[in-house]
Amino acid sequence: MSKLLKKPLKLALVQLATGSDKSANLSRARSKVLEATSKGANLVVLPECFNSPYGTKYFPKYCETLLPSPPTKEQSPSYHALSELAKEAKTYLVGGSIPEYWEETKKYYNTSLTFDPSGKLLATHRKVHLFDIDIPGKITFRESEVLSPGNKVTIVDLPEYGKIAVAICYDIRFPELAMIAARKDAFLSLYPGAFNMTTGKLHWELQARARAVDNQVYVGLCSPARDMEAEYNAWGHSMVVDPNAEVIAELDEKENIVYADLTGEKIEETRKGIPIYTQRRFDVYPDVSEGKVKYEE
Ligand SMILES: NC(=O)CC(=O)C(=O)O
Repeated sequence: MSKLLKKPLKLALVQLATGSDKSANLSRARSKVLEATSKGANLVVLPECFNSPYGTKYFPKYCETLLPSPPTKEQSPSYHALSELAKEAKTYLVGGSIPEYWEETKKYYNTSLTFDPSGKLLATHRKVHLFDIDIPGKITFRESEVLSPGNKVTIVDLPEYGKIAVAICYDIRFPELAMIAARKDAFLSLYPGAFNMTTGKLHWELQARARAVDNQVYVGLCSPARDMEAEYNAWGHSMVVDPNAEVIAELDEKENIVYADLTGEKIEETRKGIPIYTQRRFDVYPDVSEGKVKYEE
């Protein structure tokens, strides 16, 4: 039995077509998650901002209150929809992300909630690295105009399987998060994310494969479906990459679900063949997962 992934796991990434109607987004997410579990998925992932359009002006309009936890149904219909869905579908569910407002600090966050098959909240990840970019003539985006960043690495223990890391979209560009999680024995790094028509083509697959090859772990990227009528055009191409950095499952830009069977043996085999895990030179450079890392399991 593999130490990292105790038994095979079927991962499903739901590339959801999202729109401006929150309750329609929630009910579409429900039917897609139930479809995924009817095909045997044990862990289902939704995209970044799955309950709202993606854009800074939408955060205040669509935000929900998550703290103190658990929120009431009025404070967070999405929290309750996800919790009930995880229980109904009997699955681990990474609820993409939703816009969050925290009354105490008067701040907005881009926040991901992970539930277990009994509907219990396992983890909350607030996007740590805000998407602030400016590529002249292509795309300018400043999440920091509205959002505040989270401040921790999120590692979630799925007791029958092992540990996974959850981060959001732009977080993937900072290899430290995935590296820290892998050193803490995560077998999979998951990123609900919405790259766009400029950066998607350039870096979506590259980032996924890079995080996988650096750490010899599985990586999953879950995008919304592309909507050319929306202000922000998501790249799509939700994908699963294996520990050897091969893309083992990928969608195009349309709404669909992509599945992959993950095994501990694949991780062991990859690490045996190219044993960077035992060849690291912490005498030359420090282990980034030690010291003052803020992480939560
Ligand atoms: N939307 C994001 O957070 C990130 C993105 O599109 C990119 O890194 O490119």
